[in-house]
Amino acid sequence: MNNKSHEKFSLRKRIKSFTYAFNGLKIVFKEEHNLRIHLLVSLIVVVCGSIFQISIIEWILLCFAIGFVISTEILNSAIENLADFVSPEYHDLIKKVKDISAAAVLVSTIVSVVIGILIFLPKISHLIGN
Ligand SMILES: Nc1ncnc2c1ncn2[C@@H]1O[C@H](COP(=O)(O)OP(=O)(O)OP(=O)(O)O)[C@@H](O)[C@H]1O
Repeated sequence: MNNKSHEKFSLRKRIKSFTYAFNGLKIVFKEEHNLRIHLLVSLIVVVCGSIFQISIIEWILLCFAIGFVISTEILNSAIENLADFVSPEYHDLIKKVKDISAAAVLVSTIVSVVIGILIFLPKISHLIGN
């Protein structure tokens, strides 16, 4: 059993964990094309936020929305990789796992789109004079 409660705190180990996490980020950026789309959309949203001079609360909501989508996409990739390792051949249960994992990305994306609409729609309609 891996009992970590008696392990001594080590700054070196903590820093190493960060490098592993950054390595994971590098991998998903290289391999997951959906993530690139999320990052491009995030960049567009940030540019729009600057143009419309949104409030601090709106920036906080946008940051959460962006982080939410990217995090679920990263976790989805991890689950897909694990599923492919466990069962490279077709399996009904793997289909279920992958579809459920993809559903998390879908939910986070829908929530983020709603946040984006709530923030930008009033500003856009104000701009075009409605
Ligand atoms: N081994 C498998 N067994 C059963 N169904 C699978 C299997 N691999 C993929 N699928 C089905 O195909 C869908 C797409 O799987 P895939 O791993 O290609 O993900 P993806 O969303 O296309 O990811 P990416 O866009 O990152 O390639 C899954 O949601 C699942 O329904």
